[in-house]
Amino acid sequence: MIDYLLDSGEAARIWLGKTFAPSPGQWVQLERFVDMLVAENAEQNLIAASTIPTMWVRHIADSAQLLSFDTRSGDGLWVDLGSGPGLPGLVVAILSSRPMLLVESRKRRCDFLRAVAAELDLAHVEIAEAPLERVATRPAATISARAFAPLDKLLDLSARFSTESTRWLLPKGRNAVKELALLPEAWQRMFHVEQSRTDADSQILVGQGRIAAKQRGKR
Ligand SMILES: C[S@@+](CC[C@H](N)C(=O)[O-])C[C@H]1O[C@@H](n2cnc3c(N)ncnc32)[C@H](O)[C@@H]1O
Repeated sequence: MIDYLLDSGEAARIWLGKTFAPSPGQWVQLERFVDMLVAENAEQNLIAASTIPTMWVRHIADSAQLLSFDTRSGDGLWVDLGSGPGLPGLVVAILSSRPMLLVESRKRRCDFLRAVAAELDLAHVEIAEAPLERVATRPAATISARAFAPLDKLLDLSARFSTESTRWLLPKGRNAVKELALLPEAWQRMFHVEQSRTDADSQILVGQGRIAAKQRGKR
């Protein structure tokens, strides 16, 4: 057992408190987001119903831990690919004032994202309702993607948003190392592997830099 694994809702809340010192208003926003997510999950399939009892570990802390790998403040754009119900994007947007672009192709999911952003007054959140392939290129300070696409496809699709200072935060479950090993070496060197705090078998690929199309295939 990893000693820092968050194994209960209470442990998750204590860790969130210690790590991000959320204001009372931010705690209210997190609680409200959880309530809205549970309610909306009865209308559309956003998260596995089996994960609702462990929501604070499986979804809230699991999303928030990404922010602990990029604590930069300021106005650098954070782009969350395939945001679904806002995981990790909306959790990060509650805990940080960084401008956040949520990219999600499905209209009903975007309706939910817009409803949460309006209800929680998250003015720094922008929602791109489109396939990523059709979203206008903008330099991203941070790119996150949870359960979005296989690593090589994810990097191919999002390379044009990256710059030398882009931080990549890619939770990849138990296949992180395997997926990384399949990349061209130049891309592999940009990443290291971090252990997830929410699942002993899951890892997060943390990277830095620009993915250049010309690196593809170079070994
Ligand atoms: C498995 S879900 C994961 C959602 C969320 N990140 C999470 O961890 O719960 C993948 C999401 O990516 C969206 N998606 C898939 N391909 C996409 C694309 N090319 N552009 C934008 N969104 C896409 C899907 O609609 C879906 O909501």
